[in-house]
Amino acid sequence: MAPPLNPRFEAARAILTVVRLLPRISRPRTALFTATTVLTAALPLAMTIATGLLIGAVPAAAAAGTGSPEARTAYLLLAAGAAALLLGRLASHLHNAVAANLGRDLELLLQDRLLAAVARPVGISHLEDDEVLALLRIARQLGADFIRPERAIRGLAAIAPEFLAAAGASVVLCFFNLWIGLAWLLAWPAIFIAMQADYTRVGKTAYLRSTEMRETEYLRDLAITAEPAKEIRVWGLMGWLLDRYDRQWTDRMEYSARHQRLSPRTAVGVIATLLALTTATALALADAGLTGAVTFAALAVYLVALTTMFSFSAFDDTAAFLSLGSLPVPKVLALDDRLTGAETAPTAELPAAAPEHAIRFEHVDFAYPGADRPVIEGLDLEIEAGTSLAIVGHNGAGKTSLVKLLAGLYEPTGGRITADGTDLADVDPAAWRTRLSALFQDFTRYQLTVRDNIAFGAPHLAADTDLIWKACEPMGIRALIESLPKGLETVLSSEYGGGTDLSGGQWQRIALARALFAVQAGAKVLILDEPAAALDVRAEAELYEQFLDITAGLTTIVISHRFSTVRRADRIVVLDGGRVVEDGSHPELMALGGRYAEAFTLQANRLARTAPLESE
Ligand SMILES: Nc1ncnc2c1ncn2[C@@H]1O[C@H](COP(=O)(O)OP(=O)(O)OP(=O)(O)O)[C@@H](O)[C@H]1O
Repeated sequence: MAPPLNPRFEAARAILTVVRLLPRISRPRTALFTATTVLTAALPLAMTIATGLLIGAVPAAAAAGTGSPEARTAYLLLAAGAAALLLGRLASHLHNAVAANLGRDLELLLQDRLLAAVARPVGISHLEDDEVLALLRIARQLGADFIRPERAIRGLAAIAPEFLAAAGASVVLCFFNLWIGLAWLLAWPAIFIAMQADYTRVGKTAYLRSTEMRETEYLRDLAITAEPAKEIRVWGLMGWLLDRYDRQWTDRMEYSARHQRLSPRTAVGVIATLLALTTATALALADAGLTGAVTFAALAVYLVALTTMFSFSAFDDTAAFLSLGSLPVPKVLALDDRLTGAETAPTAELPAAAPEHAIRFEHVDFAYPGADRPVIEGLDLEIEAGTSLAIVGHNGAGKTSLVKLLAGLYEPTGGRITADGTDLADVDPAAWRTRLSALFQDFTRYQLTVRDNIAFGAPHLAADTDLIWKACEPMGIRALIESLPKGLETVLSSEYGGGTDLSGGQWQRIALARALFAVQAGAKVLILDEPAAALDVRAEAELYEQFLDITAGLTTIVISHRFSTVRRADRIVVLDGGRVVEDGSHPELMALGGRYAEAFTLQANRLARTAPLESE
């Protein structure tokens, strides 16, 4: 990992990144922003100078009388001051409006980049990577109040003109005394940089404990979301949960509070510098006025210039928002770059009909990101195209991991997986996935319409109602769907008006219909991970009869603990510790008398005892 940046540069880098993004949002609006920044700074200064000169011109104009050239000069100065005041106000309104507009679009741009970045990798391992999750959490806080990038733009909008005005006032003071003017000219940037560095340090404490905050937020979400609500109430967990959440939250907030104070060194340094400079300037001006070294008018201009200095808010909320709001911006861009860099361009193309011959796992190893032990080790497995394969094995044997590799959700850490001889690592994963239909054990229950829940298997065919019914019929859910208030358009969630929830078995049939819909759309490889776990024995048997017809000719991979399902497959492999330990048809494995035969006999005996009950 790159060494952490000096916070001084980190603040500057984040602010510069924001500034560099502005033209990408809109060049004309950035030009307008720049112009109004200069005008908002210059016009009050012009007014200050005109006022000073006017004060100086009034005694002469009064003495010379109206109509005199001196009076005309005074009127001109008055008009110029008034115009500068008016235009300054207008420029400032325009400036704030453009800033708000740019700020809103900056957040939109970052949200888009974030979503695109997270959606880009074809696998899902990045969603389990601590560093990505930390960045994601930070980036997701784009909507949180105090670190919103939109605030950075508002901060920039307020500070840039004030900074220019202070710089202009310093230049004015150079005419009085070069050294005093130069001292002010250097002091402001130094104060600004010191304060921004400190704000950045303060802001970072809010992010530092990102993983811990994720844990805290997880506890909160457990308490307030519907999915875990059943268990939390049944087990009486709410008190424990809220207590733990309270403790964690308080701990973390106390830590943040301790680290979210401005450094006394910076504060004392800034105040001492300003005090010394102001005192020196005021004393020098008083002396010059009293000794007549400067005219009355010039003295007025210099005094106004000195007060203008303090319109620069180097140390208020606006200044803090500039660095706090800028902080997440490079992080979102870094996430985008990181996830972009992870992808490699495909170098091989699969023939349209592939897999026609076989899918092969060739000495495949796999360990989950961050895990120290592989779940699959030296796996060799050939799956003949057009046949059905059942994978069995005890819990944690690596069955789901194997099909996740086949679906390209993770990449093998060793060896390769091929389809008709082509390494899947070289193939465009999207093109490979159009040939796959997969139903995972923890399939998703989309809180969307029945149509969406089924059509997600092939979204481009969502409007084809006949095809949707064709996928529903073998699953025995047509009557159920027709009985719902809005049929296929019923939302499957009781959290929405007119919506409804389903039983576990009904949800599983919907998910199976989704897998079938993908097959109807042209998928050639069907992966079913515990497809009938929520179905009763009779329903499962009926379903399989149907499925065998529908899936004839497809390459089907079924993971199941139910041997009534497994025995129907053309071939069965027993997985243990990520390796194939038995391989053959049902009769072959029974004849072998190994683990499969033992487990089958055990389940068959148990089933024989409970079957009358289950078939009631
Ligand atoms: N996302 C993950 N990150 C880290 N380890 C994981 C992850 N998913 C699974 N594992 C681990 O990988 C091993 C194999 O899990 P896998 O889900 O492949 O087993 P399985 O054979 O399908 O088990 P089951 O029959 O219980 O579904 C387990 O030890 C599990 O703890």
